[in-house]
Amino acid sequence: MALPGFNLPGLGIRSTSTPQVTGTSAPDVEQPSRREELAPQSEWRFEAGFIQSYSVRLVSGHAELFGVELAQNQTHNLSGLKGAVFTWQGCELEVIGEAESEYSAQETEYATEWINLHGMLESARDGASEGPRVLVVGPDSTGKSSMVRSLAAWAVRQGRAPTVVHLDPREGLLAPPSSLTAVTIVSQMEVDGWGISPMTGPSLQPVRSPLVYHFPYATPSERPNAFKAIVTRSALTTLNKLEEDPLAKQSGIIIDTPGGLNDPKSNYDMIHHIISEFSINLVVALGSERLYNDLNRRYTSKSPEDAIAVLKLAKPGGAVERDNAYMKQLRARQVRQYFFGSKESLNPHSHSIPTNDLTIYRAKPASSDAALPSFGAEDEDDYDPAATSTSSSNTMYEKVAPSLAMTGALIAIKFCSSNSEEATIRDSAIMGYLYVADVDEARKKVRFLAPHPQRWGDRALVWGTWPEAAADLVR
Ligand SMILES: Nc1ncnc2c1ncn2[C@@H]1O[C@H](COP(=O)(O)OP(=O)(O)OP(=O)(O)O)[C@@H](O)[C@H]1O
Repeated sequence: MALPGFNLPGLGIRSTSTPQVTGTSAPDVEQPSRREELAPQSEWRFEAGFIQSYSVRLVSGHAELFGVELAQNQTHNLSGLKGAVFTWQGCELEVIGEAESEYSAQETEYATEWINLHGMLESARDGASEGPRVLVVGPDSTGKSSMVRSLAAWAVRQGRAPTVVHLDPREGLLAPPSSLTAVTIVSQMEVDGWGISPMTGPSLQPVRSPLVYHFPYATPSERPNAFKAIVTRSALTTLNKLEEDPLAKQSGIIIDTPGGLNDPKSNYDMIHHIISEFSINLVVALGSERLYNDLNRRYTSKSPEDAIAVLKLAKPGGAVERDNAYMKQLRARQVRQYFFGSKESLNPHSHSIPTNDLTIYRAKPASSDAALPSFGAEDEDDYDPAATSTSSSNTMYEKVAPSLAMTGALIAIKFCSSNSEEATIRDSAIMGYLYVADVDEARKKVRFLAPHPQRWGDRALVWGTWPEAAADLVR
């Protein structure tokens, strides 16, 4: 059966494998530039703002940004990014523009740990029909996403096709925030992102069609059971998909998680759920001794055939916190790039639709039913992914008439019909997103921006509480 794909016109993903020019650009205006010599196994750490132009060019030697190699003499725009250009053998960089912070660092033991882990995963892949299934957990800002990206990039460089599962709704992967994405990476990624983070130009086709689910809340703890149900569905579909693709199956899965799952009070309920649904066989705990010890105790005490390896790795010295203001800008940029592409190269299509022709479900804020035995707040024992609660008042969605309050919101188009049951709507993958450009209450019309000219037919539309409205997408 063909699996649903996701429309990503703004994200540098194309339906053909025609190679494009790599994601590079020259800085717009004359910027101060300087040369930096990096010693072997050191890195250039930077925190670049969204407004100022900031880019690097590899002049000589070899360097990579979280596993993705920099090509020599190409300028990579890094504005709005925080990260590190790392070199194993030493290199010379040209740095152009101003960053909020930048320095070269020698304390990079984390890179050796990560490459050793990569070597371990490669050994597990060699000759196996089914590759390793790795879950990366840890508190916020401990380098989880950077490590997942590095492991995936190194695997691709060795001809593998790893599947990355991204379970953090705060930040999109190949999709706007509120997306939970599973994607098999088949060719090298952008130096400066997966395809949605700040990119500076057209790109090689980096991935196959991602499978995207919609979790319109900032953290899984707002709707734990909905999150678990979506994880269950995503795991089923992802694992089925791997059965059709021997290379992807052999390459294995790497799962990135939000820091909020590191929650001893819940007895790590959601981590256990992911481990069980994806049949994880290696857990990497980053930056938390306690988490490592708790998981290690639980999983290594099992019988040898059921044992799950748990590894502890330190937080990289360069990993930094990203404050609310930064994350808000990042989300706005991800939403904008979905519709307009990097460098504003796309024109979204406008659809003006009578309100009577629309069926829109509002994903209710979790706080709105806090006093009730909520859809997302039961004990683990009560958890039933097939459960639906349309008959009670504590539903996750409610049908709403379009109103001015929707202006600027993202609307997910689900792969299910508009009159589906709540659990079906919740668990359906999504075709893509619409942006509410304008609601004309007097003329009873809503104007949407969509990446495609085609209408979406009779699909359930979901207006989430997350991310926040992007007010300035159209003027
Ligand atoms: N070695 C490094 N040098 C400089 N910056 C780094 C380094 N490692 C990670 N970072 C940056 O630190 C920030 C936090 O890292 P990352 O996103 O990988 O952590 P995380 O654990 O996934 O965080 P969260 O759980 O909040 O999503 C990111 O902006 C990342 O690019």
